[in-house]
Amino acid sequence: MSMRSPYVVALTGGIASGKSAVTRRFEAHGIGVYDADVAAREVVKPGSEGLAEIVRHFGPAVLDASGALDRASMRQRVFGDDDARKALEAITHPRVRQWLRQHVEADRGPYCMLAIPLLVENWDHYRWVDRVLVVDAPVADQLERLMKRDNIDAALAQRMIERQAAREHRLAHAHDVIENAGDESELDDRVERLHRRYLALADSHRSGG
Ligand SMILES: Nc1ncnc2c1ncn2[C@@H]1O[C@H](COP(=O)(O)OP(=O)(O)OP(=O)(O)O)[C@@H](O)[C@H]1O
Repeated sequence: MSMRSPYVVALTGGIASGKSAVTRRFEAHGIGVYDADVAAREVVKPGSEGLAEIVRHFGPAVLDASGALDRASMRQRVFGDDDARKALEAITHPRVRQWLRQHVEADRGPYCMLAIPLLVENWDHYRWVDRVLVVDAPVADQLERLMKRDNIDAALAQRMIERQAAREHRLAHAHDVIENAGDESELDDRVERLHRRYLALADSHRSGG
């Protein structure tokens, strides 16, 4: 019996570009989607080695009454403190990557997908993926969705967008781009086309092509 390495598509996109709207549709096709945001919560959940490490470094003040990580006070603790932020990331990031790896290895689908919002910002760690899919939306659409969804003003939404890699930088990494301008229902066909392409690519990947 030969070992098979799963075919891995990494999905990324700017904030409020519609990543979740897209991954939901791949999941509806039966594809396993593993999300770095979910991983980031899992690796510091109560009882985890990650949380113990955080408490050793930052002290118990970052826990809430139930013993879970208090995200608000953790955010405050690292806000504007680069050393603290780096220390936190040194604890969480490797664990996030390991969590994603484990889920990829356990996946038994024709291919699987990693949803990684900051993929291009952390590209050195993800060069091993087989394919990069970028969800692309015009900045004006991102702004509008972000303001509406998070109930924030244009200036804050603009700053949140600017904190991330530029759209052009992200697109430079893309094998495939899914346009998410206009109506969300248009995504159905676009995802179905990509799904068929990935099934074919995964097939030739398996046969060593
Ligand atoms: N084509 C579209 N037309 C209208 N609204 C959309 C469209 N795509 C997504 N939205 C809406 O915009 C918001 C952001 O979409 P979504 O949550 O999928 O983005 P995301 O990239 O996953 O966001 P984040 O980066 O914050 O995780 C949601 O409220 C969603 O319903």
